Amino acid sequence: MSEAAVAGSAPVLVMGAGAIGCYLGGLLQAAGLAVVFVGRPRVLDALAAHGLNLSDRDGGQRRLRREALRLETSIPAGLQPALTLLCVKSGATAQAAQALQAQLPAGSLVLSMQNGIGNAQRAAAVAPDLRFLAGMVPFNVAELGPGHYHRGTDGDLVAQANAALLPYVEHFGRAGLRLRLVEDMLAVQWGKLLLNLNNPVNALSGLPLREQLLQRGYRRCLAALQDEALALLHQAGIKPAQLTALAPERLPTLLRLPNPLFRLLAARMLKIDAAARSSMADDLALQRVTEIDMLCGEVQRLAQKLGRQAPVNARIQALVQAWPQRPQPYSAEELLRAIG
Ligand SMILES: NC(=O)C1=CN([C@@H]2O[C@H](COP(=O)(O)OP(=O)(O)OC[C@H]3O[C@@H](n4cnc5c(N)ncnc54)[C@H](OP(=O)(O)O)[C@@H]3O)[C@@H](O)[C@H]2O)C=CC1
Ligand SMILES: CC(C)(CO)C(=O)C(=O)O
Repeated sequence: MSEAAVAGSAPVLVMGAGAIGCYLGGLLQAAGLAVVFVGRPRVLDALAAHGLNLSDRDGGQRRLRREALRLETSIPAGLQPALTLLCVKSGATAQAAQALQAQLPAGSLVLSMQNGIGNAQRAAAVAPDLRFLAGMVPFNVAELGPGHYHRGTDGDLVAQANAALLPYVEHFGRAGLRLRLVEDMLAVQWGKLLLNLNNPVNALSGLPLREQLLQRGYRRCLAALQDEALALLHQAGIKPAQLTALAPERLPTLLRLPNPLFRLLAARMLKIDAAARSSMADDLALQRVTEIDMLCGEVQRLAQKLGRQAPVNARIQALVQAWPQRPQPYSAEELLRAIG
């Protein structure tokens, strides 16, 4: 299909123009798709002033002029997107889904690109006329400056297998985004959630991701969180998907290794740009509600279902929620002690 033909077809709607929405939407537009960005003035004003500048750790660069961007603070009346990418943080899912339900034609396809297990279902509960599918973004995107979004790690996008998404495998591919469709999306989401258990550790450390992962004390915190979650997943009969070079069950052992060995064996995992921080670190920095309840809270809900508890996840959740009262980074030793 020619770029002109793609651009002339129904647009992709980015619902929640932030780090992920701007990065994915920007690359799709650069590949010839029409894209509408719905977001908040903080981001839209920066895009209107500077255009959209995308970069990645492989040296890729894309620039979209500000005049080429369709920026909206709410969903334009009558819009009929071919695909909507739901890119708000989890706390905003219900409100965003209600807005989509109010504006989009029944049956419209919405792909959640959010972390956590239940966003697509939560959205569907308040927007029953739309078709929600779960997706997963493996890589980090950081806002390096006004209108500048940078991918600082690697990985393939994954989405729930569905015939309606088949044309997008090609569109995303042309945009430089590999999209894999899988049957067992729950396994992928749990596999990602295990990795996202580093989000609170990273946010509370106050350090960039790579620097934090290079400290064994912080890695031991992550290993403890993962051990707890893995034991519960095992009991529940859920096999998390492998999203790194190592099977999920083996990650805690790797994380606990002394620094020199870890550096050697986790070389692939450490391919992280110096500026990359978890999305939860961004939330703490901007004093926003975090997604902690969709990560550690999900582990605790699984424990509850099994008649068990998840005290390590509960403790770190409490620390994140208490951050506004003590907005100071934790050293690795402090954090280890605090989560027990
Ligand atoms: N950043 C990353 O590296 C990664 C993020 N993810 C996941 O992707 C999802 C999005 O994260 P991220 O891009 O970092 O989040 P951001 O906070 O950067 O972007 C979301 C944007 O959507 C805006 N927004 C919220 N509600 C609405 C609404 N109703 N209408 C329009 N705009 C709205 C937010 O504004 P406001 O802040 O004012 O509410 C914010 O600007 C999360 O679930 C995250 O966990 C997954 C992998 C990596
Ligand atoms: C990519 C990763 C795992 C770490 O940046 C993430 O999902 C996040 O920051 O929320």
